[in-house]
Amino acid sequence: MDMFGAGTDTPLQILEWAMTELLRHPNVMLKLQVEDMFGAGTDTTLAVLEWAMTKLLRHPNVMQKLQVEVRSMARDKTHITEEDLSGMSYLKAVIKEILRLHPPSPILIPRESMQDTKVMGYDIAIGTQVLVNAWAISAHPSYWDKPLEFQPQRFLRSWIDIKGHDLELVPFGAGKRGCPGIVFAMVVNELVLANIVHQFDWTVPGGVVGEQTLCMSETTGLTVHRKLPLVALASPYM
Ligand code: HEM
Repeated sequence: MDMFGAGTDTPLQILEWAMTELLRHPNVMLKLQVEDMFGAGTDTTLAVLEWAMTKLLRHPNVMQKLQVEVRSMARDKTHITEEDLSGMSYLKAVIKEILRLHPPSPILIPRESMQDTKVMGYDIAIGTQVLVNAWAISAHPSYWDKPLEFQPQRFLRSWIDIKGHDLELVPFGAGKRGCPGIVFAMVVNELVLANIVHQFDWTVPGGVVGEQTLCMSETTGLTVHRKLPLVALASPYM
């Protein structure tokens, strides 16, 4: 009992004092919030790009199709800018397919039910911690044809989007606590991927191609990365 009291009271007191001090020092609160935003925004974007390059190296036909689109839109420009992105529908489809198969946070941020409710026949009591498995939803055979296959073209003929309106695909969550960085994140993902596949041709050391090329083991954690670092060779295209 004593152990329980000591174990629960102390963190509560620390949190209480931390919040008190943060409310008394808005500059510190702001710094903390900015750092949080920085963390939420950089690690997730890195994961998307890492998985995107992995999949493209394992599927050279997709890489080639993407390079044809990006290079034809870029014409003789070295750098792709934000204005060039709107016509790149295959690029957008590739990124959506990556977010479907490798959502950076496969289990969304834990949330707490604010009232008694019922979801699909299950009673969820007020105060219940709820974990949404975004990966399980986006790889579910009831919603997706050949769900485990990397097929970016599925998004060329689908109305499903990643903005939280279509609950078959929620890599950014949904509702009022959904990711506020979604528009920024998508532009960064598209811009970086477009530029690296435009400016370089990519191979894996040893010249191996195909689905067995790269180890697909994952780390565990809030954001899921490749377990082994991605090593690829870049040859300048331009
Ligand atoms: C590919 C990139 C990103 C992915 C996949 C992603 C995904 C997510 C997810 C799943 C959540 C939780 C949503 C929920 O529980 O319903 C979240 C929350 C959040 N994200 Fe992102 N995010 C990304 C980029 C960014 C960027 C670029 C920023 C800021 C510039 C950002 C800032 C935040 C913040 C502040 C929250 C907490 C929102 C809240 O609790 O009200 N994220 N993000």
